[in-house]
Amino acid sequence: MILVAGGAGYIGSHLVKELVKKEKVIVIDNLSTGHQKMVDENAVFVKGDIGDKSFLEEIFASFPIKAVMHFAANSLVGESVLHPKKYYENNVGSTMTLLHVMLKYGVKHLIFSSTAATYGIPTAGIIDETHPTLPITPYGQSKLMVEQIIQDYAKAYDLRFVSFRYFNAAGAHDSGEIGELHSPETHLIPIVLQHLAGVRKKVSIFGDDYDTPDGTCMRDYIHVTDIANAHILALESLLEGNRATAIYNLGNGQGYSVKEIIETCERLTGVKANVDVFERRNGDPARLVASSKKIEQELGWVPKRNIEQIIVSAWKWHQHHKSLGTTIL
Ligand SMILES: NC(=O)c1ccc[n+]([C@@H]2O[C@H](COP(=O)([O-])OP(=O)(O)OC[C@H]3O[C@@H](n4cnc5c(N)ncnc54)[C@H](O)[C@@H]3O)[C@@H](O)[C@H]2O)c1
Ligand SMILES: O=c1ccn([C@@H]2O[C@H](COP(=O)(O)OP(=O)(O)O[C@H]3O[C@H](CO)[C@H](O)[C@H](O)[C@H]3O)[C@@H](O)[C@H]2O)c(=O)[nH]1
Repeated sequence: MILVAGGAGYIGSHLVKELVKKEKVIVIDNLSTGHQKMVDENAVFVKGDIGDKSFLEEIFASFPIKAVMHFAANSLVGESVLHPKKYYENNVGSTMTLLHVMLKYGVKHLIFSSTAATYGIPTAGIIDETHPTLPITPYGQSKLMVEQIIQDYAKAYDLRFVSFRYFNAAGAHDSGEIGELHSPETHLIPIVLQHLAGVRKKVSIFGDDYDTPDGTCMRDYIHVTDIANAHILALESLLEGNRATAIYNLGNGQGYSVKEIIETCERLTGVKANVDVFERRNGDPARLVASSKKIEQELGWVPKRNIEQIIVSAWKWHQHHKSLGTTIL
């Protein structure tokens, strides 16, 4: 059985929808930002917090867990600058408890959700895993600290892990049944689509004076199902005892500016956006674009969906969700 911590969240719920086709799955989630209705009905769901040692011990004693996928965290870059305590306590402190219980119960396989925010301000146009890690926010720092803890545990306690540095997760499941649902929503693509769907008055661009071709920040958007598939490949590799420990970027290798994203959303939906320019947001590097060559070479992962497919899938989810009404989840 695979334990998915944070499996009721955006990325975790998409992973679970794919993973249940291959493995028995138990999801634990405190529902602080996730939604139980996003969890596939073929997975076991238990509400609880990964910082709660006795809760975890009960779970590990009751289920035959052979690997952990760890998505549970707070992940808003701007919020982490204002409330670092929340980020270090949950992202680092609670992860320590999860690792403690994993080791106690002899569970030696871990897949961890890290982030491009570990790189800080990039010194290269395309970032590979050898790029220096100098995070500029408590969020990025908290994820880097966990990466380092995991690497030390791997050396000392034979923990086998993959840490994935996701770039910007986006899009929704092909079924249209689940998608991104954060409250408040802070991510660019869902904000633009909510506006175009008529549930938000306008879109604000956070700064148009960056050192990029059109002055707005560039990001590498990667479809959430492509991320899910990378997890499944990594899990298979870990369970087969192949590559024991690794850090991999997950991105498409192409950067899109905030303005380009807004224009692409307008083109694909046929709706014109009402846009204004606001001040820069705390902790935003100008450009974050991945090289994912390492995982391509080592595990054969290549992303299958481009920016248009990402936006179309997210739009389908927004239409579906709107038709269900906002109180359904
Ligand atoms: N969304 C992105 O673009 C992105 C990019 C890079 C990295 N990440 C990382 O990927 C992971 C998932 O991100 P997401 O966008 O799905 O976020 P999310 O907020 O939708 O999901 C996180 C889930 O973890 C749960 N959770 C949080 N703290 C918990 C705790 N102490 N105990 C139990 N459950 C807890 C939440 O309720 C939620 O369901 C996070 O670790 C995030 O840092 C996300
Ligand atoms: O209303 C908005 C929302 C966002 N943006 C801009 O759009 C870009 C993308 O912002 P998102 O909030 O969608 O994503 P982030 O790049 O801030 O962060 C995401 O990717 C990071 C890694 O790249 C982290 O891992 C983080 O967890 C994850 O949320 C940024 O330049 C942001 O300033 C706007 O201009 N207006």
